[in-house]
Amino acid sequence: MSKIRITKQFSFETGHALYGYDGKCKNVHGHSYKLSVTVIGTPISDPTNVKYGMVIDFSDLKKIVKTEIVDVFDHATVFNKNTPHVELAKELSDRDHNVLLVDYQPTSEMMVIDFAEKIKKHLPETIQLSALRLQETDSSFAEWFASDN
Ligand SMILES: Nc1nc2c(c(=O)[nH]1)N=C([C@H](O)[C@H](O)COP(=O)(O)OP(=O)(O)OP(=O)(O)O)CN2
Repeated sequence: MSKIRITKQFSFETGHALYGYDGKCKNVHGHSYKLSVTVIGTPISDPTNVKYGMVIDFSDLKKIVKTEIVDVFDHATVFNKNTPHVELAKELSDRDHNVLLVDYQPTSEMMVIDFAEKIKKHLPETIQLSALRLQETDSSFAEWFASDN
């Protein structure tokens, strides 16, 4: 049976700031992120299986990505916890804002690496993460490919 890639797309609204960056993105700002998740596997060939013909049920893939990424990042503001932004993060958290501290600079590149690790941990053994595309603006995106890593 052929190997097939399937993709599901997600969107979420997230704030961030790039501490130490030499441009306008050092300021706290937000993006309507778009995330495409591509997995690869063999469609189930057993006609008695309720998932017959599927690599993975799109809704099962959705549950993983929603739990691990969308529900965590949506309407949160992400700061690098290794920078003085940690003080701003504490102030906002104390005022009941949804703040997410990560141990990396929250660029598209670093977020997509983080997302790849999070998704890989939750996929069934028969399915592999093939690619991720994280779109930050209409003209800017970062991609992760299994074949590169
Ligand atoms: N390699 C990266 N460069 C930049 C990132 C990033 O994650 N990786 N992020 C930013 C900012 O977050 C910025 O909001 C997005 O940058 P940019 O595409 O330059 O946004 P603009 O809307 O200004 O771009 P247009 O060309 O006007 O569409 C900066 N760099």
